[in-house]
Amino acid sequence: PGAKYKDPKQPLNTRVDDLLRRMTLAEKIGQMSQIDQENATADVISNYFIGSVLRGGGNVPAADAPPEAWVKMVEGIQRAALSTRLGIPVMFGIDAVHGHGYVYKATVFPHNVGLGCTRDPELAKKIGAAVALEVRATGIPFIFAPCLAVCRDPRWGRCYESFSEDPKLVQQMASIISGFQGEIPTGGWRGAPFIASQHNVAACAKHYVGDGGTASGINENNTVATFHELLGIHMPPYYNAIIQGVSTIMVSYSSWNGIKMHANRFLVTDFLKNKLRFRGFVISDWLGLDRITSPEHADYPLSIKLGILAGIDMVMIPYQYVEFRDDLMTLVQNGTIPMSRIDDAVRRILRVKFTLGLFENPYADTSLVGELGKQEHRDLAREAVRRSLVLLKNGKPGEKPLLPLPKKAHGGSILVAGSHADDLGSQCGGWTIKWQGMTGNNLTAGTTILDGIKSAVVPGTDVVFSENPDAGLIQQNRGRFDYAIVVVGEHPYAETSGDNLNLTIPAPGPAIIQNVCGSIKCVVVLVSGRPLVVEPYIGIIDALVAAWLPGTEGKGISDVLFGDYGFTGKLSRTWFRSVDQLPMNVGDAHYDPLFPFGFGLETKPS
Ligand SMILES: OC[C@@H]1[C@@H](O)[C@H](O)[C@@H](O)c2nc(CNc3ccccc3)cn21
Repeated sequence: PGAKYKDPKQPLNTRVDDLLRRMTLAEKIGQMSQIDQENATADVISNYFIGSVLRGGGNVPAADAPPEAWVKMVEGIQRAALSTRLGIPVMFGIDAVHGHGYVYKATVFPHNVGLGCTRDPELAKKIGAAVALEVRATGIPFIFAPCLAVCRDPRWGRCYESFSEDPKLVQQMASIISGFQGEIPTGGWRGAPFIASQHNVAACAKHYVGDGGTASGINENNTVATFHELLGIHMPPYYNAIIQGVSTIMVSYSSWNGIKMHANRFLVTDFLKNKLRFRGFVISDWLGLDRITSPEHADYPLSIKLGILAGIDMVMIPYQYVEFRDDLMTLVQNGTIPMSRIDDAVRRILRVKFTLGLFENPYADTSLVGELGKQEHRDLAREAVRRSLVLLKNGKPGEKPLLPLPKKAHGGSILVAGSHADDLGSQCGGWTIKWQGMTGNNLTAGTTILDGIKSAVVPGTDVVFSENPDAGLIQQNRGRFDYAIVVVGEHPYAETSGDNLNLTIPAPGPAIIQNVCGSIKCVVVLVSGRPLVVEPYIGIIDALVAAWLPGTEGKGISDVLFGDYGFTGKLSRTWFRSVDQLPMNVGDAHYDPLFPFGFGLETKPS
């Protein structure tokens, strides 16, 4: 009869143990190696027994590639892995952090800061399930999502990846995992990885732990906190992730009280694996081991020793796989790292691969290609956009509300102004097509906010778009416009490039607000990854909407501006008055926000 590990009727642990005992040290180290797709040739995959490949920086498989091209690329990598002696399938991972953002024509959902404003775990679950289908459409079974950061300082470049500053709200939205992986049956699986079907993917709760608590929001920096504060603020979402059977957990670049998380055995092994009984695998971040030392990669053998002994199971190397293999081989052979640690890592990795069904289904289900960017998913994203919007002001004191806007301008025209009214890339933000995101309208399929406005007004209503209207022109034509919609905000960024200490609205946003709102009744729609400085302008603004980073379905914004749906969103984050107050979070002793956590005006559908 065939080897037990190949028999799906065998119990999971029997398969894991049977396979593990057959493996050489080189094959075990291979399973612990994740490399970037750019260096994942068939020879490298098979000669180094690579266990996982990720899509990193490069343009893969080509610009504007259709799902079939992704399927073909992943298939080639898988075929190489299955050609090895033991035929252990490879696990391809990608950052589908707000939909399958890297893939041309995928549905791009609002980033997590906006989803947090819906406060709806069921919506999060539906989104997770839709994203899983779009990821599977490209033949990929593993995503580096959700980010469960509790962002405590909006100066952090990754704050938009965090559902909220409040751990309870992040815990609620962590239900997205049950969408990604499928709903875990009650009573089973204590802490073990769970994936329901081939329409689901292995998720990754990240970045463990305290990534959102660094000093001044400096990315990859130091989170100073007592163990009690760490457990009270940053740890709770991981309880929810583990209960849902999250398959993997990614370690944070950041440090806790000066100790690098990637070298923290107490938190990764003693607490996460032994106390919380997490039984999936722990993965490093990109060059995470290298960054244990400064400068990075200064002492790779030391980095590997500290990271692997801390409890990291899979290493996102992502290029120096030869050095990694050689150094780790030496560390095991000279007894620095016990084989029991290696076996624990490989057991966890194999447990996820067997649970994913990779041995039975190593290749894509090509019947799913139509799931990518499916209208049903776009409709779901549009609903999420509507419910993520937060109405912060609606009419000046003593004046009647400006929103919902009339769809017919009474003989006049409507002015739409601002850099973000007609910029699909900026409304999607980072992690879209490119790591850092892109500006402009030809990056993928979607509708801009301006598209939405034009389709919402009654035919014959004159919509005038001026990206950066001249003050004089406004003055001359002020009587012509019934009202103006000013759409300004941040341009796309990701990680450290988003770190920002002043949080002002990027130019020429403030000037556009002053020019337009000083003369015409205006609603300002802010497209940003976080609260920005608005207090200096709030007086001349008639209505103010926080739209966050809504993604490809821009009609979700016009749906609510024009009253097809009411505003229901509530702030997932405190809106500060001035950056001098930061960090300032709900529950703090000194709490003097412009708009408090949970704030949001409501309107009725018209
Ligand atoms: O993209 C893989 C990981 C991602 O899952 C982590 O959340 C994030 O911290 C992270 N940073 C990098 C480093 N920068 C980078 C991102 C994309 C392509 C190439 C390099 C890679 N990754």
